[in-house]
Amino acid sequence: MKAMTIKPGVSKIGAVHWERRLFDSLIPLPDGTSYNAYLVEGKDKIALLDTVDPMTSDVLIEQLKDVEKIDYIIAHHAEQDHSGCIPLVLEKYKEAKVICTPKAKTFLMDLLLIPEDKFITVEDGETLDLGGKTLKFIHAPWVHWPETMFTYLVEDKILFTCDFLGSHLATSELYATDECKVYEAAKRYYAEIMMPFRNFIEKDLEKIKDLDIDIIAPSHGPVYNNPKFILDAYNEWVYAKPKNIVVIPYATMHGSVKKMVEYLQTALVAKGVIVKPFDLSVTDIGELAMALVDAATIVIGTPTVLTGAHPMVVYATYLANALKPKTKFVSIIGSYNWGSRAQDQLSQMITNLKVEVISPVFIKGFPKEEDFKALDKLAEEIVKKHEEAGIL
Ligand SMILES: Cc1cc2nc3c(=O)[nH]c(=O)nc-3n(C[C@H](O)[C@H](O)[C@H](O)COP(=O)(O)O)c2cc1C
Repeated sequence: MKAMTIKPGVSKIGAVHWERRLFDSLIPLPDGTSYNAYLVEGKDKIALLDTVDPMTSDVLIEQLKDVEKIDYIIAHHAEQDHSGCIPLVLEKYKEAKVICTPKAKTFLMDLLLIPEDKFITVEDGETLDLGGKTLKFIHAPWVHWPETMFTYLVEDKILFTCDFLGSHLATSELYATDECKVYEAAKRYYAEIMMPFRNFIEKDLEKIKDLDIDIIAPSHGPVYNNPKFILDAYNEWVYAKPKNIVVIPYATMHGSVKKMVEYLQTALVAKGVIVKPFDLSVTDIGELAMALVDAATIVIGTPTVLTGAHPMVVYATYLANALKPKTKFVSIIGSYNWGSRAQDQLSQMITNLKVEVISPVFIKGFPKEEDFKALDKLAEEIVKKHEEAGIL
């Protein structure tokens, strides 16, 4: 990828990783991703903002071929998809210094073995003049590690946010022109990476609220020349109350739990509730995470396997608990034949969620008449809760 000019003296470089399909050995990437680095050239000094994942280091090195000097490498975040090529850049530009928060310095020393004398740490609000280009550093811890910061380029009104407000989306376009596509990718990114840190995000949104921003330049996905688009989206995901949606992650081996899920779904839909079932054996876990951003209720469905919940359900429940969505109500439905502790096991796994638990429905084998009645009762209870919450 060639450098793309955002404003005179400000360009986007970095790599588009079209074919990458898994991140952190965990997160599906249906649309690939990008690692955005930025060059800011003042009259006196040149700064490189972040680097790229070492898997794409050759792209960055090629882009820097004609850049004679770099004075500063701004490291917004110590995770290797942005910081991993700092050692390479330092090797090429012997005089360069790494600018980061005090915490990021310790992280980068531990993760990348960068010597201490290469760092300049900056406090919240500190500025650095490159010669007509003033970088203002804004500490923004916990998006999504404790050491993160943003940089505001004062003269050009560009906010560099690193992972915050980003999206895993490979594109050859500089700007987020296809807003439907970008909305989806950014929501997925928010759900998987940012949602657990909602409280911190509230503080960050507050902190940047009064900045005069023309452009938001994240480190994954396209740049926003309409900052309102992504800020409105984050405000919705973070602040809006959960919606009239029931998400049902479930597993089934021989169809009993599937029948329960289908019955419950039909009963809820008939009463005006939106239902999103996820058969975990075929689910892209990012789709589930996205659905959790808005759902008022989660119903977990599991067969009993070796006395406990199905391992895929354990995984999804662990994930839902770790992602800390705004969900208000949880219930569990399941099936067993001779004995089960699945219900207790799953109940103990959702301690992060500030939810009211609606009585679970656990049945023997395939659902029968009385089991369908129990599911009708569960549907009625969910509807009542949604009505009381003012979302139905
Ligand atoms: C590998 C395996 C292990 C199972 N372990 C238990 C168990 O420990 N306790 C139990 O009551 N039922 C156990 N069952 C029975 C299932 O939980 C039961 O048949 C249930 O109805 C299956 O739901 P499904 O049809 O949705 O897969 C097991 C079934 C399988 C296939």
